Amino acid sequence: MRHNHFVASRKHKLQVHPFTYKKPFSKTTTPLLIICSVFGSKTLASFTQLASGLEKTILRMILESFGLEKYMDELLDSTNNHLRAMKYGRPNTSEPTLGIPVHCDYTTMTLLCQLNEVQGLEILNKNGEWMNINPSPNSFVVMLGESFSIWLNGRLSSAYHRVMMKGNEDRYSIGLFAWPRGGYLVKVPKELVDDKNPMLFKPFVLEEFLKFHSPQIVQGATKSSLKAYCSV
Ligand SMILES: O=C(O)CCC(=O)C(=O)O
Ligand SMILES: [Fe+2]
Repeated sequence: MRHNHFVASRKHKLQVHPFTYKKPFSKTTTPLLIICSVFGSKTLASFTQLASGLEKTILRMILESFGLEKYMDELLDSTNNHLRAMKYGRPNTSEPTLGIPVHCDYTTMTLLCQLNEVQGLEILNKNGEWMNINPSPNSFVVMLGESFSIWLNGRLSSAYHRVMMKGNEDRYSIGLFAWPRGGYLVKVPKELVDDKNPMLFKPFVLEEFLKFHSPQIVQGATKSSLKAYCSV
């Protein structure tokens, strides 16, 4: 499946990058123009602004809950936001069909918004059951990414998720993916390490890891390769 990829700079200027997952998960491709003409580039720009504001608020809340607010500026400065609009082609069958295979995002944080009311996002809960996520219109699904989970020394986890499609309607979603900036060393802060909480992960540069791993999707993966890569 080909996804069109809008990259939003911190000043919310939109550039467009084609983005192709390695395996063809769906027969259809997404003409970027469909998404632009349905939602409008102004809408995308204001979406980015809103979503990155929300991302900051959530980041601050998480840092405050661990007494780590002094790291807020460093984390913001070391983050790049990518906006990506996605179309999942209708499978035209009532059999659940894979839209995106199970994975965790390697991001710091991901904000997802389903653009039409076609459901499909599923999250694996702690009991190993898949839960349908049916967000109400105009709401975001917020997912902690692996990079942040590692930075937090595993205090919070990132969720495995996938997209399953059925029926005869296409699904559109849009995501704001906050990535550690190229070259930034993701390092567990000293405040999260003590006798009871040993350091679980070595510092890592995501860019280095991504030279050898697919940027996002690992089909069938249920073990994080990023965590394995940097675990102590
Ligand atoms: O489209 C969605 O709801 C999920 C997309 C997703 O998980 C991803 O692109 O990493
Ligand atoms: Fe994802």
